[in-house]
Amino acid sequence: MQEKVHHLVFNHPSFDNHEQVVFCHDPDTGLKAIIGIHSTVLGPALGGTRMWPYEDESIALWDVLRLSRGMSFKASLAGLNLGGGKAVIIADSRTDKTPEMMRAFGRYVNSLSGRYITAEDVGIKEADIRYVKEVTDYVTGIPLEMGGSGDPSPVTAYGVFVGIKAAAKHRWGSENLAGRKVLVQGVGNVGITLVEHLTNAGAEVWVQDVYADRVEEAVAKYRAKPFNGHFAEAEVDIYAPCALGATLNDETIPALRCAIVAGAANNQLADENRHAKMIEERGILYCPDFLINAGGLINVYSEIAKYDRQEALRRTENIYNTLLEVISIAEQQHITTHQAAYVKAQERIQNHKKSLVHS
Ligand SMILES: NC(=O)c1ccc[n+]([C@@H]2O[C@H](COP(=O)([O-])OP(=O)(O)OC[C@H]3O[C@@H](n4cnc5c(N)ncnc54)[C@H](O)[C@@H]3O)[C@@H](O)[C@H]2O)c1
Repeated sequence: MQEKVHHLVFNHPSFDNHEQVVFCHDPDTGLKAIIGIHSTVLGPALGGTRMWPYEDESIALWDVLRLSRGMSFKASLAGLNLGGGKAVIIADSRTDKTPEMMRAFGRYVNSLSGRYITAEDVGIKEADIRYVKEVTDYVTGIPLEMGGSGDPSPVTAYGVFVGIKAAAKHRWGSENLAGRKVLVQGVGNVGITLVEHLTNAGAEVWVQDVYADRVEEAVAKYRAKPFNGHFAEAEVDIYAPCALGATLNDETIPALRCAIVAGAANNQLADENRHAKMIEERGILYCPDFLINAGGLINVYSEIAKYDRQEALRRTENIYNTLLEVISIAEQQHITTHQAAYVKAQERIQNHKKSLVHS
């Protein structure tokens, strides 16, 4: 008899009522991808595609389910008429990626007829999105010269920066970051622009990345300092996770020496409720990732909603007020900032669902 396998898809701990999960395979190009559509209640499920050499496909599935669910809450909190979705491609972006693979992926996106709309994420750049655009219109973050809004990561970085200022205002009574010590973990598309904003604001910035060339660029361009120790032990005011998720976990939280965690990475909390509580108990202010990293989504949404860059930046600046509101709800209701953001996001989705039923 076949051994019973747990946690396939429907009973996966991160499944959380996903509407659709699509496994894509194209042997000719080596494409292996998973598209997660968590919710289309507020609109089409929009979320970027991540390319990463996952050790095995169960980790890729875990990642895509958590990411697409997070997109539902991100869109809802940002007030966008979008659902939540995300895709992962199991491959190494530095060695495996080809135009043919990106086109094959685009054909899968196209087959979903607009239920899922893709964009950039880790390992996927604007140049790759061009190939996807050749075969489907269900793609955003397309280059400016092709009529799109371009790479969303500078706007994501701006939103995180605005969020950091709001967190500083709450924590220290002033949003002035001059002299504040910040560790930016991951100096990729988002991280490098965040370093620029922080440096311009007078912060002392440390950087860390698995690729030496990324660190060298941050040092050369912005006089950032390389940080070589374990990130959790960095004696900084602010830890800004801008690499991959789950860096806040049982091992790292007790070691943290910062006062604020605020970064772009999705799913920073390995176990969202338990670890949000652990951080709060340590007296550290956690800025919910899906709230402060919404700038990129707001920017790519401009391609659908037809607003301009200035409007995207204005909407992104609203992250400041939303974060302060969420912190205030958390304090009043004695819940974590993560829970407060989650409840606020769910409220809008549930209200919209009810209005659909009654209309
Ligand atoms: N690009 C966007 O607009 C956007 C929007 C919202 C959220 N995010 C999230 O922000 C994060 C960064 O996105 P990006 O577009 O800058 O990706 P990226 O691939 O350009 O950069 C990620 C960087 O992190 C580095 N990295 C990976 N593991 C690391 C580790 N253990 N320690 C240190 N560095 C490590 C990588 O080498 C890379 O340089 C991701 O979690 C992404 O999901 C991005």
